Amino acid sequence: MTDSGMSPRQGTTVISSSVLREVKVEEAVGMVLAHDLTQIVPGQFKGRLFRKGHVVVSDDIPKLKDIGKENLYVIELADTDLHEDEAALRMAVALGGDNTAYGEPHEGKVSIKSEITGLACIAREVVDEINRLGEIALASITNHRVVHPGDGLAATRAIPLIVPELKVQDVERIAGDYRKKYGSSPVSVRPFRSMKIGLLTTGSEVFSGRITDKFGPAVRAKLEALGSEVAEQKFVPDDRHTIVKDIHYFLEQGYDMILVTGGMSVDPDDRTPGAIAEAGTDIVSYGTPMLPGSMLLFGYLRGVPIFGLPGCVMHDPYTSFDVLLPRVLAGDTVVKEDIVGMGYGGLYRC
Ligand SMILES: Nc1nc2c(c(=O)[nH]1)N[C@H]1C(S)=C(S)[C@@H](COP(=O)(O)OP(=O)(O)OC[C@H]3O[C@@H](n4cnc5c(N)ncnc54)[C@H](O)[C@@H]3O)O[C@H]1N2
Ligand code: MOO
Repeated sequence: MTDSGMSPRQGTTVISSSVLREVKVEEAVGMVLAHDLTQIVPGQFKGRLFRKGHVVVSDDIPKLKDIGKENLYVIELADTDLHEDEAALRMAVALGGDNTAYGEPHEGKVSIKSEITGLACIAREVVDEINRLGEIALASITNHRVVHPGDGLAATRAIPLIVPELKVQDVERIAGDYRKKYGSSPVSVRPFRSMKIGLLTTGSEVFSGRITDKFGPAVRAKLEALGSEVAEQKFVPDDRHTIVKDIHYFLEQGYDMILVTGGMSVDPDDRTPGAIAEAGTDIVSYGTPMLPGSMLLFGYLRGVPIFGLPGCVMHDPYTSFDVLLPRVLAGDTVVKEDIVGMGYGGLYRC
């Protein structure tokens, strides 16, 4: 809190030059509430019982006593201060951007939500800088998550009931500087492109029909969930020359992305990484510090993103592929440092 002063008279607190006056509940009839009042009944209800600005009537008195209120605050706000709701709202307006919407202030909190299915872009440095300011708080989800309409991205909160406007101006400056530097807001969502994908399934046991293909359905489901599709699937045995030939065939078809499944590991029959390299791919990384999905390869072949997908993508709902695919669909160019950064927090299952 700013320089909270001593009470000039009983029941009155001066914050900067704002005044919070305490009034006994029984004497508050006709007065205007200074903030939302919350009721919590464990397991049944948590929410706003009275809204800021509500004019107290005599019927409210027992309800107020039920939630433990003997005294209420009435505010006389100084020009240099903001009420918690206005502070939280101004922060949300400053931070939100493309494809986001913000809700109504609620108990000094405003949520920023996604309006679309897409890639959440949350600037961690901005979140940290704002949380260093004190008296205000910003909680967000982590960067680069897949979000859907209505999913929460971040929420702003004023900690005390009255916040110096200077704090909120700091937030507006930090968000404005970020926007100038990067051309986007610190909290935004990027839509996915709808891509047509060439899927090359390796494995002599699948090619010969000894076993049924499980990669095709799994990969299709992951792509379709994000609005893209497999345009063509081909099957090849574990033969390097054939794999290279079909990668080039997919390139000629003009597909937006090429996926090669299986044969990514250490057996003599694992030909896929060598074939992807021989096809002329600039390999960003073979090996990804995440489990599951450590044997994944990612690169660009004449600008077309190409993945080598290891076995776990067939059966695991969340692998390194599920981290990198949304980045590619959102139009990001994936670089080595993106792969390096996946190790911290990247242990899910092994
Ligand atoms: N000594 C080591 N062993 C393994 C390592 C390692 O680094 N050192 N890595 C492990 C990881 S991680 C993975 S993932 C797996 C397998 O990776 P691969 O991509 O090489 O998978 P394959 O050997 O081609 O096949 C594994 C398994 O899955 C079946 N399969 C493959 N494709 C299909 C398909 N389209 N439909 C159905 N089933 C398929 C295949 O028949 C095998 O049974 O290696 C670990 N081991
Ligand atoms: O790369 Mo493996 O696919 O972790 O299980």
